[in-house]
Amino acid sequence: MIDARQLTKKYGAKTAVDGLDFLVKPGTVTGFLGPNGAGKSTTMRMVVGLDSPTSGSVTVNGHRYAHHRAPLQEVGALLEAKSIHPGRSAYNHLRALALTHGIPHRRVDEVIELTGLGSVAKKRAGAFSLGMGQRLGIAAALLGDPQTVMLDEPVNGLDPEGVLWIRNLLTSLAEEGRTVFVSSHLMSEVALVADHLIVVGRGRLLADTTVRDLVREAGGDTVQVATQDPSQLRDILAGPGVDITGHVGSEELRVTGLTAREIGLRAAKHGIALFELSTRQVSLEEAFMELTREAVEYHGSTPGLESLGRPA
Ligand SMILES: Nc1ncnc2c1ncn2[C@@H]1O[C@H](COP(=O)(O)OP(=O)(O)OP(=O)(O)O)[C@@H](O)[C@H]1O
Repeated sequence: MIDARQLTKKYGAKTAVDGLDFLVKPGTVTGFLGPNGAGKSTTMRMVVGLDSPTSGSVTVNGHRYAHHRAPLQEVGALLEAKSIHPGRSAYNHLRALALTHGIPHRRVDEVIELTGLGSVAKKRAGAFSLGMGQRLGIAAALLGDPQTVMLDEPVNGLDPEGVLWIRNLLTSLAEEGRTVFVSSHLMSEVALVADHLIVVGRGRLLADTTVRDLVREAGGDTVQVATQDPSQLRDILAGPGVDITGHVGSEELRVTGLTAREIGLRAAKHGIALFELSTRQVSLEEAFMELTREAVEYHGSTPGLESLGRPA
């Protein structure tokens, strides 16, 4: 369990993390999302004591990281900055870590096996590809068999096989009852593994929600329907929680608040012929961009996002 309370970090005049309150619970994967510069890495660094809060606090299983007697056994972290000696082999790197943290030697072989590093474990870490480096970082994070695992942008630069591997690993760690906290700036990636989401922008909490609720709040799925007399169809579909839009002179309507099945059945009951009946699922990436729009530090021009969830 990670518990942040009014967590704040200032670098001079810059407030990187601004009064964050959140709880990361065990047994599930929690995604930590936000655009570049939102404060995700700074928050994670504070969780493992690499940075200290200007005010507020963050604890792991009720204690600050520095107060744990065996921190590596409590929380394992993969952070962006790597501190691996390039001349050292993966095996020796892990062995040294294990030795200095009182972790049994056999655990080194276990994490090498778990992360698929067997064939390269004796090679210099400096010659590792990005993907192998990530695996080594994850092996180090898992070395202490920690109850809490925290990974900062773990899929950055990985090939599809590596991405799939990380997804399966995160899911199985959560299934074992561990607390899994994983950051990303890509909603689509996080939505595949996370049930819970903590979304930040400019250091502030924007949402503490589930993937399902985020979709619902973004307007839910839209059904596109076409018929000869759209105003007649409008009348029979109208009701509380139903939103219908369409252009004058067009046979198409877009409906939220009803499923395609419900629309089809109502139209049939009233003898209305439909030419089209299709569901457009709300894009999580769009929902995320809508949520963080105000918080993005540098805007490019992104036309077409104005109509999210509420098509004209
Ligand atoms: N050591 C530092 N000194 C000054 N400013 C910093 C420092 N570390 C981070 N910042 C600033 O704090 C803000 C948050 O940065 P942080 O790296 O935590 O964001 P992030 O969400 O992890 O972004 P990214 O996805 O780009 O890694 C940024 O504006 C960054 O420039």
